[in-house]
Amino acid sequence: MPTRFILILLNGVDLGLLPQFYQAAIDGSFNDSMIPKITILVTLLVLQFLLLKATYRASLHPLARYPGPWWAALTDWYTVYHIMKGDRHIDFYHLHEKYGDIVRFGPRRISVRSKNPLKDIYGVSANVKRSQVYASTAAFFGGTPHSNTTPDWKEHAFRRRVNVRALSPANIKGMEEKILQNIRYFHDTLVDGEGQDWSTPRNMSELIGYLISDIMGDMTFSKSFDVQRKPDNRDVMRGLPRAVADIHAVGYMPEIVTFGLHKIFFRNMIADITRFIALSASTFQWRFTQESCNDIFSTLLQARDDKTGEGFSTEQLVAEAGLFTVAGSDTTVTATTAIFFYLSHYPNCLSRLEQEIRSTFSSVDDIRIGAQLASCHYLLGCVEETLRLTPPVGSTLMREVLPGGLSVDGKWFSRGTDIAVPHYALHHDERYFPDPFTFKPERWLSQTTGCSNAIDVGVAPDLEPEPADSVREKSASPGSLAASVFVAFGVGRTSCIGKYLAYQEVLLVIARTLWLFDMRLERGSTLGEGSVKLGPGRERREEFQTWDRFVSMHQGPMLQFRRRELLSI
Ligand code: HEM
Repeated sequence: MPTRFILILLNGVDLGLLPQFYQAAIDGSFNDSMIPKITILVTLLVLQFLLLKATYRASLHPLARYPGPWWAALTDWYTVYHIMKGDRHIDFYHLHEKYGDIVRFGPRRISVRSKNPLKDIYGVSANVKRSQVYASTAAFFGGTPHSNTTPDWKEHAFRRRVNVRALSPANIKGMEEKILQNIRYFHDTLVDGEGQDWSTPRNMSELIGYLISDIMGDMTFSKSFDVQRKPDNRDVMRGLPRAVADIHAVGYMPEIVTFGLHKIFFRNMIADITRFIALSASTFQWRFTQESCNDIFSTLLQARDDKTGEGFSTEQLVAEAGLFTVAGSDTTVTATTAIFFYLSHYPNCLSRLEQEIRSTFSSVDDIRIGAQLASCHYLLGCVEETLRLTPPVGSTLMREVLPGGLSVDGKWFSRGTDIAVPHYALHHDERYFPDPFTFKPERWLSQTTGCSNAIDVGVAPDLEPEPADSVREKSASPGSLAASVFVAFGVGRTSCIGKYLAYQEVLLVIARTLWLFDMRLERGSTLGEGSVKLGPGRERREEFQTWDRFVSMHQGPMLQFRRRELLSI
């Protein structure tokens, strides 16, 4: 009603002004004294346009029937605000608790929290493309899209088939030493001196960040980024997640790029990206001059698509190798750090895990990728439970509905709707995970066998090259409702192809660390914990706090280590 009133008012004023200008233009009496009136008229017209747009979005738009915050229906600045605040994951949780399973969180954006839509939205035959939100990533990283940003599904399927080869279990096993050598150095940094006494506290977010960056450098290019050893190299790696976060925000406000305003408002992002691109360029230059390296790069260079016999062009190669470094780093860092957090906050789980590791292996050198490591079911349960509680990509993977529309869980969405499932909110839905905020690794273990009930981590069957243009749909383990809504790695045709590698890295780091060291939380330290002071949704002490900006940012926990008395074991 007030909107209608304002519209009538505006019309009354500008209708009076328009004929005046029209007449002046015809009889040539237009002069400078009319400029203030023109300014008023233009302002009124702009206001009128904005009001009409807001009215349409709030009440006439096809998505207006879905509930959600009123200002989110008007503008995507709602999302930008939450990206900047770093609480998108929590916001989706609250929105769904308040409004139900389908929520409108943008003028043309819908979030659906339940099991059924996964296949409808992310399945191979879903009538969707990647949302426009992804375009900003390609734009900032030199314009060449990689497989995670290309809007063309055919191109994506080709690149994915080639990429999958580089990350096959056999390849990863062949590169195991590259992972282990970095973990050994990481272990040297955990203690002071010989390590008999408790070390000074270590900020695990930082140390794990350095470790995973070095592993990814070594595995992708046979060249460690050397961030563990050389503090000077850390700035570039610290800047990368910041840049990814800003790029994500910019994806929701493309007009900023259109008008070039990002150069003013996102100067740090541009500096961070420039430094990362310079580092990548020098790494590529160096790598092109090397022969016979055993790394992801050489597999990508040689790999041919089974279907077409095609390989990557140099541009595609550079884009894909860059994607591996970015996609494989922050996500794995969050997962590994979060496990340290949960184990240090749940002492019973820690001691059960220590027992499992010590009864499975007789020396640290036995802890390697393979059947024995995959038989540590409680360890696998801890990894899965961590990824459930703290999915490193905590909010949404947006998809845009194509012409012809899309049916999701019995509801029809028309062309242009952006739609997604919110990871953190789904992982905390009580229908699937009773007592959702408590760390319970046993929820992933079969009641009868004690075996891991959940995710395909051991043999990674869905990582094999696909016979068709597609990747197999996520299939839940029989009887496991929890596994069927586990979305930490995405689902369907763009799901993570680095899942097997990520699991092996995490398992090796945790198992080897617990084999070698005692570990405890620094007394009095709260870094990484929730607290009422951090605001709504962040009050739980035992929940690892992340700031969700597509990937996650975090600090802590502060842990102390000392070497175990190995002889007494
Ligand atoms: C715990 C660790 C990880 C998590 C939680 C994770 C999560 C994800 C998610 C949610 C996606 C879907 C993105 C989308 O649809 O837009 C994805 C895609 C991808 N991830 Fe991971 N990831 C992890 C580790 C890795 C590692 C170690 C690598 C490899 C080095 C990797 C490489 C990729 C690639 C190449 C894609 C794009 C797949 C495609 O579009 O076909 N990820 N990841």
